[in-house]
Amino acid sequence: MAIATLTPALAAALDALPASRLPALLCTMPKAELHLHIEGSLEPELIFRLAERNGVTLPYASVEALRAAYAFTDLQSFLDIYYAGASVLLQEADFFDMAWAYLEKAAAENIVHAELFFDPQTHTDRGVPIDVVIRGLARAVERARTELGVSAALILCFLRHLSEAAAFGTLEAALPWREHFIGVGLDSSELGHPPSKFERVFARCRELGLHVVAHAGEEGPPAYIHEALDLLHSERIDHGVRCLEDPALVQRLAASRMPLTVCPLSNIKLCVFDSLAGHNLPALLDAGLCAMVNSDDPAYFGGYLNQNLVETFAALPQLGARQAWQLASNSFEASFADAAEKARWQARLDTFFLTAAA
Ligand code: HPA
Ligand SMILES: [Zn+2]
Repeated sequence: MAIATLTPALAAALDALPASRLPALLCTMPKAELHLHIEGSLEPELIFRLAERNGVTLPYASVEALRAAYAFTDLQSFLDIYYAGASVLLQEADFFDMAWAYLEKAAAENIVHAELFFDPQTHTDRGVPIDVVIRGLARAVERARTELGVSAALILCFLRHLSEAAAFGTLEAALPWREHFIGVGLDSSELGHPPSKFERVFARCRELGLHVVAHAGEEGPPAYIHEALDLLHSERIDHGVRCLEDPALVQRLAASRMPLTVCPLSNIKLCVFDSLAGHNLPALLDAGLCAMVNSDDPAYFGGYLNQNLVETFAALPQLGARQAWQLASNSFEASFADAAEKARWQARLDTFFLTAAA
């Protein structure tokens, strides 16, 4: 069930807002971000600062040289550089600094709630203890609540190019810090690593009361989305943009209000779509899907959440104030926050648009 109601007064307010005001409204409206890999928020400047602090030698001479290497042809070409960038993360303070930088940015972008993916195996496989990772991230999440007024939570992701046994090992190692993460996800190389590979470990996670989400239908076929739903019982589909190739799947996703965490700039940088003008976000919304906009790996893909929104709306003139409101509403509905909190954010959003149009 959708949590938001487009009342006649709200519809009139949204329809009265001229397109010229959209960029500012997109940036200032309250919203949630649900698809953000914290390692993908590591900016080149911070990579170099942490490399120096930790005595790590990078295979790039400068920030500019590193940034120049950010020319991707597909998901794997990005992941190779993304894992290399994460190699500077060694101490608890590094994980804190990375997450804090993102959360400060989120506060400045009027993100009231953020659910952050992290990839423990990227770090434990380099010898970094999992408690160093989780403690650093959790400290930033806690401080964001008290100092920034941003509600944030962590979602532990399993790397799907590794084995299910490795995922079980990671889950076991993380359980002493269970209170610091609300769920698990599935990321990394999608093609050739279907959700079915992780059916048993996801079942265990659900038994433990963890939320479960999975990347599916970014590069992978609609069949991977079916698997994520049927075998993993995923509560959201991360990306999911290829669902439109399967009309029966679209009907199923719409009927169940299954959220799709769409990431437009990521899709362009990884060549999932040729251009933002050709992105299927308007079609997803027209189909009644619970889609919202997210930044995925903002340090690598050319922009944080507000830039994703502004650039996407600029490229797709069929997106207007009604869609802005719908995307933010969907972001709250799809979050793992409690119902009372969602209702408060939704009321704030409705008031924001009513006031803007008054
Ligand atoms: O967009 C992504 N897809 C899959 N894995 C990832 N890990 C970081 N970003 C991504
Ligand atoms: Zn992602």
